[in-house]
Amino acid sequence: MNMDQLKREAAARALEEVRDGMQLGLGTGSTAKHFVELLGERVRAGLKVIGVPTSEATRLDAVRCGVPLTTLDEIDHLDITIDGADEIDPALNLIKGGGGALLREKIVAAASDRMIVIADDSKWVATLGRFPLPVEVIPFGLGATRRAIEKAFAQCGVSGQMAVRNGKDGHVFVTDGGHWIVDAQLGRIEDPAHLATALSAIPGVVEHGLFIGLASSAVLAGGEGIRVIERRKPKGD
Ligand SMILES: O=C(CO)[C@H](O)[C@H](O)COP(=O)(O)O
Repeated sequence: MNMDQLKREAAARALEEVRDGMQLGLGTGSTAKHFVELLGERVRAGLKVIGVPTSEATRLDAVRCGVPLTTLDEIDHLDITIDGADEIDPALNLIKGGGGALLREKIVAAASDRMIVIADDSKWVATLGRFPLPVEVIPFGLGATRRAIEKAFAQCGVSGQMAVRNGKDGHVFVTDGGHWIVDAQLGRIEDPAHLATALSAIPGVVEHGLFIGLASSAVLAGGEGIRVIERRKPKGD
């Protein structure tokens, strides 16, 4: 099975958790796209659900697949968010934002009773940090924000090159919220919760790709089959 088939397998397993009447957060990326497509098949067969997309790309996919959509202004909570990740550690802390949708992804995950992460098992790591950490920033005052980020890294015992992300067209990548992303090559993040708190305190940082204590479970598809890992503590504890 190739990686794309594994992603679809993980998406199909997560779909088994969806029940009639649920309000769903719809993630972003190639794995989440499989979920939206499979969900669309079930909707066309009569399943009644409503979704909140985490990006314009996912909104378009959901419309194409016939999944009814709403917003977090119209409903007061979500039952489950199903989303991919760039890295997942054994505590189910995540790095997300490879697709640039981390801000909306985190808002939607935080508004959900449960977050199910779907991925091929190459995303499973002992320690976060090999994948460059995305930090979403306001373009104004970027120099000052970068210096503050470097200081936060030093306080948390990490360091590494930072680069403003470019899009496929070679121009600066602009998020759905109109911000930029700085990717930081940190290698190893020994204390992701500490780093998450330090980054969140910086003016000019809109959001970062560390998702701490948000994922309830992870569905990992690999050559040996599917593994479901539950987070030990319930969300909110
Ligand atoms: O965080 C994300 C987008 O912002 C994605 O979930 C993450 O990049 C994983 O993507 P893929 O499923 O394509 O590997």
